[in-house]
Amino acid sequence: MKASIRVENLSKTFVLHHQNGVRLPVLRNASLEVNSGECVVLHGHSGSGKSTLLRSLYANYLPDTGHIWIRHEGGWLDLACAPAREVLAVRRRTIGWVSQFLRVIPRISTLEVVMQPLLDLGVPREQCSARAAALLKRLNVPERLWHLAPSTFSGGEQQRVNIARGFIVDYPILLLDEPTASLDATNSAAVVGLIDEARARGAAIVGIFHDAAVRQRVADRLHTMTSSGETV
Ligand SMILES: Nc1ncnc2c1ncn2[C@@H]1O[C@H](COP(=O)(O)OP(=O)(O)OP(=O)(O)O)[C@@H](O)[C@H]1O
Repeated sequence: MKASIRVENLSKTFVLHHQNGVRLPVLRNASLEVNSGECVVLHGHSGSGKSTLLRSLYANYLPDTGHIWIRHEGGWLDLACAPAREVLAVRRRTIGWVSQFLRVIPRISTLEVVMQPLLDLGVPREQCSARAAALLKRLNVPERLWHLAPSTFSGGEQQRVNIARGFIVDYPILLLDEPTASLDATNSAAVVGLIDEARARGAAIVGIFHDAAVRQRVADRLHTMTSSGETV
């Protein structure tokens, strides 16, 4: 299998400037390799740095040292030092981020919200719309809601709209931040099905799942993180 992500010796210390400059070393020499077609689940106690590592992989956090090599458009790019325009290109084409939280945009319909990332890649509108509809149906979002803005939806409905949006593009890399948190069994199973399909088409997946059953079900491998900030 081909490597898609290669994290090398990543370190990150948070400095709390408004709290006497307290330093919190969270990642120390973290390394991780993820292949195409593989789902790696970050594992470790609360505060061990799972979210920090995942966010670093999306270039939300800038590491202090180390490299985050990403296979992007046929080459390798180090997200730890990539310029902003490259980070945007990576987010548009290569890495998808799926979390439980929807950043609601007022007055934009659910269908539009879901299809936007695919429209941005230049895919014809009818195709985007059909794919958005199929995903919403699969995630049991009632059809009567599709033309409404999701700002008034329930927490669970917003969560499923966000998951549909995250899966609408066949990204080569997917970062999943608790996508099944607080979903019922049926919808959780629907998300697991989407993860299985993404893996089967060759996506490299890194996720955080607090639900042990879902974790066991989707993980090809657990990546254990220790309190010292190292990964094993
Ligand atoms: N933006 C930030 N500024 C300062 N400290 C932070 C920041 N983000 C995370 N931390 C600290 O880094 C440590 C690791 O947090 P992180 O959220 O990565 O852990 P986690 O393993 O994902 O935890 P959980 O399972 O509880 O979500 C925590 O002690 C947290 O307080």
